Amino acid sequence: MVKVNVDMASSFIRAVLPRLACRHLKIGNNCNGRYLYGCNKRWVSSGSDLVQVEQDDSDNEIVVLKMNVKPVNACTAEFNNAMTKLIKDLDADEQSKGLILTSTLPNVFSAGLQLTALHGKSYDEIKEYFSTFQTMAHTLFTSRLATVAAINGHAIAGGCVIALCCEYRVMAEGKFHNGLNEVIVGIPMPAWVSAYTVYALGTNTAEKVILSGKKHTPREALQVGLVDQVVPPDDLIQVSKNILSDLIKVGDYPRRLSKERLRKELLMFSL
Ligand SMILES: CCCCCCCC/C=C\C/C=C/C(=O)SCCNC(=O)CCNC(=O)[C@H](O)C(C)(C)COP(=O)(O)OP(=O)(O)OC[C@H]1O[C@@H](n2cnc3c(N)ncnc32)[C@H](O)[C@@H]1OP(=O)(O)O
Repeated sequence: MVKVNVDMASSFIRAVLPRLACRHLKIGNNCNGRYLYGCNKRWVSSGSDLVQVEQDDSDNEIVVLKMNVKPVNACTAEFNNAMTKLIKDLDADEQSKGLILTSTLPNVFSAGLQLTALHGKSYDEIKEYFSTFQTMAHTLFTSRLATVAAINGHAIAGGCVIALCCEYRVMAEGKFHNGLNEVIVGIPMPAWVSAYTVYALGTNTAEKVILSGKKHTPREALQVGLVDQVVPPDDLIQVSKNILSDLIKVGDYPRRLSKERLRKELLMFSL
């Protein structure tokens, strides 16, 4: 088990993080919160269009979730909660077998945590906000569905984490970055994010990726294993669908149980 010095973490969240986050973005407290809503699947009732839902096939086996938090898919608490609810609903729907996660925005998959959410907030509010992100990531990581991230733009920090929660990651070619820049922003990497990264990349590469805070081009992301494939932007969704179709061909029960056994150990990590 990883030991965490809770006092140090608390004072970091309380005293340092809000200032670092806002310095990083060069912003004040400009958190503007409301977004539109709407979805087209009967069992989805998150009440939010922060994530758009599309059924991909007549059998309802494949669902495409499109993150839709303008302008950069920063993970607001509302978004995190909507994603958690959607994935849980999909997990409970026996018809659903696979999930493609992408973005409605042309150049951004996700910019990660909503840094503005940290500004001027109390310790308890910030802690609560972090936990909505962690719950969403855990829910995606352990979903019984086959999962593919179709990374159609920048995937930074928490955005990269969301992609790492998926089983397979395809990234579009382009002037985009993909990386875990938490140490640059000033956030000590939480153990659970490190554990997910080690799971996907192996220990040695994960350490280099995390401790450098480097933002990778799609080709570099492929080299270090942050993504499994790089394709022309126009092919991104079709390639993701083909991969997902192959993944869900495997018998549902053995696949689901094996995924659970592989991934559940990592849930012991928190901060
Ligand atoms: C002991 C401590 C324990 C802590 C435990 C924490 C648990 C945390 C778990 C996981 C770690 C995750 C951490 C994070 O995710 S930190 C977030 C880091 N993200 C970034 O550094 C990305 C910053 N953004 C960018 O690099 C770029 O915006 C871009 C490449 C994504 C897109 O570039 P571009 O298209 O040029 O857009 P702009 O830069 O012009 O941005 C538009 C607009 O959006 C605002 N914005 C950008 N990113 C964020 C963000 N992450 N949160 C909130 N707002 C963001 C930007 O400020 C602009 O706003 P405007 O000026 O008002 O238009």
